[in-house]
Amino acid sequence: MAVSLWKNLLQTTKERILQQRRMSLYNGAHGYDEELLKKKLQQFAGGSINLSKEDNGIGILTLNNPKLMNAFTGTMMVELQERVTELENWKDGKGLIIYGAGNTFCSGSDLNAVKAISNSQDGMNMCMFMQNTLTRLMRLPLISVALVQGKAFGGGAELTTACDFRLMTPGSEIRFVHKHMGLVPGWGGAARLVRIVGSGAALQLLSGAAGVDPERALHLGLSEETLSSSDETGALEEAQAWLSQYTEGPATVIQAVKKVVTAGRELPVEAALRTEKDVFGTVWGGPANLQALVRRPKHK
Ligand SMILES: CCC(=O)SCCNC(=O)CCNC(=O)[C@H](O)C(C)(C)COP(=O)(O)OP(=O)(O)OC[C@H]1O[C@@H](n2cnc3c(N)ncnc32)[C@H](O)[C@@H]1OP(=O)(O)O
Repeated sequence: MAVSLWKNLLQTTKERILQQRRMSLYNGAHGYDEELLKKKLQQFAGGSINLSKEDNGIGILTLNNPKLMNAFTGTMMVELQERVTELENWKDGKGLIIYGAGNTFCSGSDLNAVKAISNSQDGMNMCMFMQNTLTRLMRLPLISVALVQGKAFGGGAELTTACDFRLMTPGSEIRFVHKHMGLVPGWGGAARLVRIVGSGAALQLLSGAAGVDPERALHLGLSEETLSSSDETGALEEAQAWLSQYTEGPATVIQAVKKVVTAGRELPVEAALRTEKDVFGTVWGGPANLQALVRRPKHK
């Protein structure tokens, strides 16, 4: 009886948290028609977003359009949304690494598509689509890392800010080039950057549009670490090793950790505390907790 009650409570809480995460920022009430926009995005085809879910609970998401420095075509935007949905449903997932094929991260939105949809309404619709997707990416119950090799420009720089951490390879560069395109970030990059580096540094990075090398990124707190490898395989291995120190342990617990931190980061304190209580209820008396009580480990 008690076990079945606990299971029901666990299931309800899980469903509620999943539903909250799926809630999009924009919907019909904002004059936004997602299906219509997707049809438009499908007209700008090319590249792909590939996801490999490894046995160790780390997902590898590849931005794959190396001919255009991994610029985001319309179909890649739609595929990114599909991969995020897949990750939301990954019960065994614990971490995520996002990187670009061909040893460079991403040069932002595909300028060919941008030129073809340069009216304000299309721009805002694309912006709402990408904000919805990147907000869901940021809220995934997985610890996420942007592995920045080569260039992360424009929307590519914005994408890095939707990850929990950034790791950079020697010679790589993050650059918010928007000003030079007569733009400001629209994929949520400004709001997230302010929270990562503070408003003064964010203002400098956006108004100066200067490249940020690994050393400056470390100094600003934009990057966690500069990796030693520049080649794709070596950098990916290093990024996996770096991330593994935080993903060791049962998926339920790692996911719970990410959820309470997301709540603390995003919600007013009382709502964050209530979420923390709900998440706590999903792990208290759970398998990992009960096993630990039997083992009685000493944390020396
Ligand atoms: C959300 C809003 C935004 O994202 S606005 C920001 C859009 N992004 C940009 O303005 C970046 C433009 N690209 C560049 O500055 C350079 O291509 C960078 C990324 C520095 C790479 O330089 P480099 O290593 O010399 O390569 P390259 O210029 O020869 O590029 C190779 C081919 O890729 C293409 N490419 C590059 N970026 C994009 C892009 N964003 N959209 C469409 N195509 C892109 C280049 O045009 C070039 O193609 P091609 O070989 O000339 O046919």
